Amino acid sequence: MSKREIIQIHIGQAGVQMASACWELYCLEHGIQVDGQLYPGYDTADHSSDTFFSITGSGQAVPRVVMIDLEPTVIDEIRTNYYRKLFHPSSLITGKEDAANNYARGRYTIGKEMLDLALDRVRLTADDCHSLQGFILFRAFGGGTGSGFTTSLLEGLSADYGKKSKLDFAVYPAPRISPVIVEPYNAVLTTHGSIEDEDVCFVMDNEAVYDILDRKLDTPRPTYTNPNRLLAQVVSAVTASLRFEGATNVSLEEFQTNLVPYPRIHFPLVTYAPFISATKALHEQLSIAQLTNACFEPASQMVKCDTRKGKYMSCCLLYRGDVSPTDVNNVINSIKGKRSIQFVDWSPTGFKVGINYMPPTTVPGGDLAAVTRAVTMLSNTTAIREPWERLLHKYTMMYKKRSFVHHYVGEGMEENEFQEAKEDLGALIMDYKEVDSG
Ligand SMILES: Nc1nc2c(ncn2[C@@H]2O[C@H](COP(=O)(O)OP(=O)(O)OP(=O)(O)O)[C@@H](O)[C@H]2O)c(=O)[nH]1
Repeated sequence: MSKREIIQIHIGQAGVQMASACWELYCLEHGIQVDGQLYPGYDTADHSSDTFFSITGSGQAVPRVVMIDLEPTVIDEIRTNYYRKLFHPSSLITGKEDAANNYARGRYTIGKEMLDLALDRVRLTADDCHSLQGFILFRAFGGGTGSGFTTSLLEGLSADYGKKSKLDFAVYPAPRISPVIVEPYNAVLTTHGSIEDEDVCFVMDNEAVYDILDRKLDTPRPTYTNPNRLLAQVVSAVTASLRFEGATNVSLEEFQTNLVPYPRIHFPLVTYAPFISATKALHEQLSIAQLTNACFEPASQMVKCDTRKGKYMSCCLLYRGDVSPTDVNNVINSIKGKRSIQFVDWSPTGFKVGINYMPPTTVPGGDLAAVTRAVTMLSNTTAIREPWERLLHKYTMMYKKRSFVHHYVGEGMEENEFQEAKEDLGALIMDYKEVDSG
């Protein structure tokens, strides 16, 4: 049976660089070579690749993807690198000038000129699908393109595709290391502008991921390729059930239903296990209990926050590989007894489990060792309030002094959007507080 399709949209430098990591992995998972041809011996009869690729009459696999950047250099690399034959040239859209780290430029001026082109390309890609399930977007909150252009694009997708799912994988401003001074502005403005238009937003802060790379994966000096490859494993896990067979394969909609109790509370914390390097893999045992317990440790989180200070509303555990449902049930029962893991009163047993037989695929030269099983946990916890508070604090400090505001107003943004965004984020934090105390 053919699978329901997903279109991936990569926006701005971070979004496009994440594309390289994601499509490298999907190609390996589906037996597709760098030029889009199938490896000898692979066939498409199981339709597992249909979700992400369309297969042409001549057997060429073409990613269902649109990449957009307001300036050309990052996408030019894709046009000339190893994977240059894989992507449909028209799916790679570039402008001439970047958004200069400015949300307003990505949304109202430079970005606006490219919006129709991007939506037209998405339409063409969607027309090639039998039963489009939805969209996955990749971007950084801190960039002008990632914040501003994505906000407009999400609005356009809602207008054109109504209720089709829109999932967002976003690089979140890291607490200490930030290459963009106005990141808090861009992040808060885009959150305000897109909160109604996206269904789930998975945030990842580079600092948390760099710590994982340093402490667990023996990679103290990473480039962006390293965090991007880890993120690709998470995206692969989230979408594995749409592509491969499993014991309790759970659809994307089902996960969304279980993860998001209120529409605005849609920022799950992502944890993954095992983060294990090839040199250590031989010496460690990876029982289901160890893997699952690791998901509740701060060192496995992709955003820095203290989950012991919050309450869980739901936990989706997505296992891959050699995993028995009985073992999973046993470990969940033991977790429910732990006092350090608190659930809200109205969702005392909020675990949703998916098991997919396909083990994770290892990328040659990547940081993660080959393993027979792994788990990704998506948890909706009120502890995520902490990074929002941190961000809003920085935003408020800058906005009090009206620093940098003229750059935004100069690109056609009304100044009251700053105030509205601040209030909206304050309301989101209050929503989490209410869940916590309720
Ligand atoms: N994980 C990860 N983060 C990245 C990558 N590239 C940039 N970032 C982060 O993204 C934020 C900046 O956003 P960019 O994607 O570079 O900017 P943009 O969306 O292209 O916007 P403009 O440059 O303003 O047009 C910073 O927090 C960077 O640390 C990447 O490849 N991977």
